[in-house]
Amino acid sequence: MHSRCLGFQRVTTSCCGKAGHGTSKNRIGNRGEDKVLQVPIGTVIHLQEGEIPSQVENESPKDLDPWELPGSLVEDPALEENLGAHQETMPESVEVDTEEASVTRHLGIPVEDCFEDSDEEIDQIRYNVAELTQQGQRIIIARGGEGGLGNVCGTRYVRGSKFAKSVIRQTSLKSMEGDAEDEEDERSSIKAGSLGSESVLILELKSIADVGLVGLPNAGKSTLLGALSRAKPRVGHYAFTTLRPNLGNVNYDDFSMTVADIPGLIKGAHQNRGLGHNFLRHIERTKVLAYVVDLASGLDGCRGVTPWQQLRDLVMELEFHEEGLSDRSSLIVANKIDEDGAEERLKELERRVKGVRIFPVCAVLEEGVAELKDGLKMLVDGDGEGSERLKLENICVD
Ligand SMILES: Nc1nc2c(ncn2[C@@H]2O[C@H](COP(=O)(O)OP(=O)(O)OP(=O)(O)O)[C@@H](O)[C@H]2O)c(=O)[nH]1
Repeated sequence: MHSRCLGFQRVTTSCCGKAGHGTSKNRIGNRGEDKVLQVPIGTVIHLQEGEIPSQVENESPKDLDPWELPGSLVEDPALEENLGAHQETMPESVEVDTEEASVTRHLGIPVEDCFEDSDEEIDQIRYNVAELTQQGQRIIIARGGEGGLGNVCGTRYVRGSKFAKSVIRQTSLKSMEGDAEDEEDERSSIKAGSLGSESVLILELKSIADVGLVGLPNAGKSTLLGALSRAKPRVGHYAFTTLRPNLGNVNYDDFSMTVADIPGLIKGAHQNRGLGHNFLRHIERTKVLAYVVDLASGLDGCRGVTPWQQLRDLVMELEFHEEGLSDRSSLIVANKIDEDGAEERLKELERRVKGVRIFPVCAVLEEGVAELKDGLKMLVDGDGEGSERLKLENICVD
């Protein structure tokens, strides 16, 4: 398996071990042993080479953290390099990617380094051939080799089952009905097991959560997730404490929802700055957005971005990544209301931003969290029609 980066992995797999050879006394060789690759929920499969995957029965779910890729996952070192680049300014014009461009861009940072293959091979990728959206869901991505046929009584198998027929067709026995007694012929009629098929896949991890907490680094998203749910994400006073999304369950008497704390967003994320695409793609599948802003940012003469500018940057990044990404039910969490000067900031935020509800919160002290939970429930439970969206034209930054 080749690991490229969190979110996208290119996988070459021959799904099963080689099948066993047929043996004397009419024994069919064993099927090759299954090779099982576990992936997190939300994995989308793009096919570069091989058969279209086929669905099989669901298995009983295993306790897998949906965010963890089992096995060794090598994070892309290019990401770490990018972490320092978050002060960059936005370009004046941005091209909207096609899906193909998006996937190859995700895969290659730059494309040539990640994909040693030619453009022609990239052209052959079939996108979104399968999706794993449920616990225990299984699909076959490559077929195992068929066991070799034993000698003597090939004909009995032909009469017996479909399986035997297909095996016989594939192995093209030359003299199935011939001299069963002839020992030499018996030996020559023993067939080798065949190799399993091979597929080259690109696995893309997209998350599925009811609510995505989006905000600049240090806005307090992880702290808020801990206050909303029993999740215990890492909290730090430095940016990018959260390197991959944390997920929490928010429970009500008659209802529950999943909330994802999505790693800190920065200007230029759509160009893969900071954690870039690695979190933007998680937002694609969240139903509701909760924009978390730091009310205290830039107060007391410290460097920082005003809450209204934070919101503008966030919406722009989402839209640059994918047009319409911000067009979903939203609310604003005005965090750190406990800080000096934050109340005045809140009033100004309410003057400058229209169209969505604003919930003042102190995540560390869990103040305002109950009201926020009610607000989130209304959006998640509703059908989304007519609910509030944060639009650029409704944010006044001047
Ligand atoms: N005063 C105050 N500080 C807070 C509040 N919420 C969070 N913080 C602090 O803000 C800092 C950042 O909090 P995090 O929860 O790690 O922020 P984050 O948005 O998850 O940060 P990233 O992981 O960089 O995305 C920590 O030092 C928190 O203790 C709050 O309501 N009031």
